[in-house]
Amino acid sequence: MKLGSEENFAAVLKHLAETIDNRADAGDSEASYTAKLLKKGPSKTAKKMGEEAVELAIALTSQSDDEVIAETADVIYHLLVALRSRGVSLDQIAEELAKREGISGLVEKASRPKE
Ligand SMILES: N=c1c2ncn([C@@H]3O[C@H](COP(=O)(O)OP(=O)(O)OP(=O)(O)O)[C@@H](O)[C@H]3O)c2ncn1[C@@H]1O[C@H](COP(=O)(O)O)[C@@H](O)[C@H]1O
Repeated sequence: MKLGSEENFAAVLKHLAETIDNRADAGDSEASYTAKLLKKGPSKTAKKMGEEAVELAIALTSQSDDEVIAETADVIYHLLVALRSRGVSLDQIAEELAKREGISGLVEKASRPKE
């Protein structure tokens, strides 16, 4: 069966998260960039995440589609590494997204307590 684009994206994401978990468990920072980064801890992985997000924002405003695609892939990889570093799983993110499904951002914003 040929995977649809959504299933394909989910499968690639899941595989990447598993690779990151395996690299974390193996802990071989000589052979793996992921292991090397994770060894530096959550502050370093968060910093990398922030840098990559800024690079993506720049690409989105002023660079080619190819740059946007490459920077988005960097952000996704570094996001998964940063989440692993914090011990937050993709299942937890999926649960939060599922809770929000069907709730308009405008309705949610209006329901917040007034300051
Ligand atoms: N998707 C990625 C991926 N995207 C980006 N990067 C790396 O992220 C780094 C970010 O670029 P920078 O220029 O900011 O790197 P840098 O300045 O050297 O980084 P620091 O010294 O600040 O850490 C580069 O080294 C990229 O190669 C990735 N490294 C790994 N993966 C995936 O993770 C898998 C495991 O990789 P290893 O852990 O290296 O085996 C790979 O097979 C890929 O599937």
